[in-house]
Amino acid sequence: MLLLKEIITKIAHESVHDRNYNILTDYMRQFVFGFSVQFSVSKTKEIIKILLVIWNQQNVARYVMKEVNDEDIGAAEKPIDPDILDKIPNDVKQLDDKGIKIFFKALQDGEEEVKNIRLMVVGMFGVGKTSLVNNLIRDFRDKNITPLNTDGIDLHRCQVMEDGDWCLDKEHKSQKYIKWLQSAFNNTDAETASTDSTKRLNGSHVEENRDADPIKNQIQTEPVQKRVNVEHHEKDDFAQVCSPLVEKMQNDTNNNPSKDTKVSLKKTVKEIAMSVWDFAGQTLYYSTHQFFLNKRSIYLVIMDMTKHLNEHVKESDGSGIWCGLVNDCTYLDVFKFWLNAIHMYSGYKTTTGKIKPNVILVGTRKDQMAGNDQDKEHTMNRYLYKAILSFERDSPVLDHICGSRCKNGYVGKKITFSGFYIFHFRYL
Ligand SMILES: Nc1nc2c(ncn2[C@@H]2O[C@H](COP(=O)(O)OP(=O)(O)OP(=O)(O)O)[C@@H](O)[C@H]2O)c(=O)[nH]1
Repeated sequence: MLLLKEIITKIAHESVHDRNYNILTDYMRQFVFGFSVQFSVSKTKEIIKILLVIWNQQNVARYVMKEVNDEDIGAAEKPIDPDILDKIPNDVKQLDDKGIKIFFKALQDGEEEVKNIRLMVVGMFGVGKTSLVNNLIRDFRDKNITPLNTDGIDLHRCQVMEDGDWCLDKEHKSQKYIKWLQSAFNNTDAETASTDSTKRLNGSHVEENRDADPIKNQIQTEPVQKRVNVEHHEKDDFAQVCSPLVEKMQNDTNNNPSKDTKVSLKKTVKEIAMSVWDFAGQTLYYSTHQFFLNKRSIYLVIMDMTKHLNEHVKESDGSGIWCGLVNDCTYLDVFKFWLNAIHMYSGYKTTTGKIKPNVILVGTRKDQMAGNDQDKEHTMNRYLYKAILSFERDSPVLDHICGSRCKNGYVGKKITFSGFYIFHFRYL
């Protein structure tokens, strides 16, 4: 009986905290296997079915904790309508009930489709991550930038243009916020205020003033609220345009506090934003990088094709401290470290469906390899197959790797630098 109590306690805690009532399936299986010698298969199935039905009721976990364990694990207030829970994203389900209600209330004010693709570029130091990023983004390409060692993470927010190319998103971001504010005020003054600035933000002027230095061009995402509170600042286009609008909003609110200031967010069909995250390769950073990994991202795992998989990474190469990695590790270890980290932090435990392939393998320094193009391709395929096959054949980690299921040439098309090779995994 003690075993049963322990199991129930565990299920109740985890299902309440994770809002993942499917977690129960695993524990129930363990529980039933423990007793299955005494039940027939059909009886076992019946028990599982009954338990699943019971446990899918959200408040059962709380109730059981109270009744069986005399432990209050949260107010059993009015449960959230299951229809609401169905409509909200899994990430939001992880919030507490109050958070979910706030999210749902915010939804009544309007919604906008998330068209933001997060591209995480990871791999050992010096493999060519920054060089690849500089070739993916139009503003940096053909500028002959000598990449510096990345410290921490470089973040570039880009817009996917109609021709499929990526360019920095500074001006698009401002325009989007301006549109939101205009729509909120529904005010012709606002239009006038923004016209000049929109001109300034568009076209050649911006092009000329863009700084070729990727470090200076880093765009940090900031909450709108923070930006609109900024005092008038001469050099900041966004602040110049928005300050009058914000002042007006403050006046309106003061004079007419009950005024409905709902913002109508119209869907923007074409705007696809791409956040490119260039991670530092030094192992010193590895223990913090993992906090930025999530299941919504696409990962480029970069490998230097001139380094043998079993070659030891030398500390003298600039690896820093071996955080998160064993001393004496090989390039294969680093590859496996990243794939395992992506797998662990991609929320594979909370997803009910199949793992979506979100990893694209990229080999660099093709230009430094021996042989003609055909030889190189052959060597590179063998190299990456060997790396992949170092995992068990049925390992779920392999499900993350984009293969024939990914759109062909999705990223490859945009790469003009001859040193890169995008691997399409046809084995799956
Ligand atoms: N020949 C050749 N050189 C490359 C290639 N990719 C990168 N390099 C060079 O390798 C050096 C390191 O490249 P980076 O792009 O800074 O490497 P990284 O992975 O961003 O390095 P960290 O920021 O330290 O993690 C630079 O001098 C690049 O010019 C390639 O495909 N071929």
